[in-house]
Amino acid sequence: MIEVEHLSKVYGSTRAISDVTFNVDKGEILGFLGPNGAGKTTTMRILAGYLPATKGTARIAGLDVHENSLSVRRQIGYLPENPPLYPEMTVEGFLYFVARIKGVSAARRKEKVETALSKCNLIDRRHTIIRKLSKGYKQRVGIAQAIVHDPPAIILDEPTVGLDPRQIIDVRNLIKSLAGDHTIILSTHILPEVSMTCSRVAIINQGKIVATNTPENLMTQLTGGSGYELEIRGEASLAKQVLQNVTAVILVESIPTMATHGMILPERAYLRVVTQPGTEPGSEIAQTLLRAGFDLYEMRRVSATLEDVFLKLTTEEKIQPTESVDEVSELSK
Ligand SMILES: Nc1ncnc2c1ncn2[C@@H]1O[C@H](COP(=O)(O)OP(=O)(O)OP(=O)(O)O)[C@@H](O)[C@H]1O
Repeated sequence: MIEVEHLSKVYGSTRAISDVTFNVDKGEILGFLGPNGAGKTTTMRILAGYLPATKGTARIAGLDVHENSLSVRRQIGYLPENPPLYPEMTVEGFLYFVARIKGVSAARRKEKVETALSKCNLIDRRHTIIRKLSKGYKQRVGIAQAIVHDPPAIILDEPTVGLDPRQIIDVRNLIKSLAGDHTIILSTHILPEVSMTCSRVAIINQGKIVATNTPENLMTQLTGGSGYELEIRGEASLAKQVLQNVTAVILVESIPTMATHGMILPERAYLRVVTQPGTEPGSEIAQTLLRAGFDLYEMRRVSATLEDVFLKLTTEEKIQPTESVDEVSELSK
C-alpha cells in the first residue's frame, strides 16, 4: 500500500534523510520511530505530497506522491504535527468543510462526517466551537479530519504529543481501531508507543533507517534471545559448566546480583542465562541445576525492552556506522 524507495531530502547543506526505504502493507500500522531531528516529519511530509524529495520515490496505492500529488492527497489522511484546525468553526462544520475540499460528493458527505464523528468519539462535541475544546479533543478532531474522506492510507505525525496520559490512551486506542480498514504510518519518538500501537516498526536515526521489523523480532534478534536470571547456592563457575549442557542455552554469565534484589547474600551466586530465541528451556535449566546439587532460590525470565534495542541500534550506529547498518539490515531480512 505504501512503498518508499531510496528517499533522500537535502535542505541547503542539511541532509535530513538519506536513502530511506520501507514498505507498509495493507491494514498494517507502521511505527516510524526516531529521536528528535531524525527525519520523521520530513519523511511524513514527502509521503503526504507536501514536500518534494531530493531523490528517490514514494508511492501510495500505486500512485507516485510527487507526480500525482493531488490524487495522492485524496488517497491519504494526514495529521501534521500541528494540525491546521479552524478554531472558530464547530467540529461538525469543520468536518463538512474538509469532506468537501477532499472531494466527498454532497450526497455522501453526511454519512462520512457521521462515521468520522463516531469513530473519533466526537458525537457529543459536534456543535462545540473547536477553540473551546481541550487538547485531547482537538487531537481527535485532527484525526477525524484525516479520516473523513475514508482514505485507504493515514499518516499521523506525532499524534500523542502534548496530551495528558488519559488522552494518550484514548488516542492510541482510536488509532488501533482504525487499522485493518486503513493502512497507517505513525511517527513518534516515544518507544512504548510503537510496542503498544504498531504491528511493525521502522527505526530512523540521523536520517537513515537502521532497522525495520516487528517490535518483538527486533528485541529478540538484537539481543540474541531472552533468558533467565538465577540465584543459586554453589560455585558459579561449576554451575556455568553444567548449564552449557542444556541445548537451548547460548551463554551463561555471572552478574553482581539479580535486577530485583540489590543485595548480595553469602554463598549465593547470581547468573544470567541467555537462551535461543523461541525456546522455553526454563524447566530443563532448573532440573539440571537441582540434579547437579545446586540449590535454586530464585529464577526469573528476563527479556530486553524496546528501550534496550533502540539504544543499541542508535549508539552502535554512531560508533560503527557501516557495520551496524549492515548487521541490522541482515537481521531484518
Ligand atoms: N525547512 C528546513 N530547513 C532546514 N533544515 C530543516 C528543515 N526542516 C527540517 N530540517 C532539518 O532536517 C533534520 C530532520 O528534521 P525533521 O523535522 O524531519 O526531524 P524529526 O524526526 O521530525 O524531528 P522532531 O521530532 O524534532 O520533529 C533536522 O536536522 C532538521 O533540523
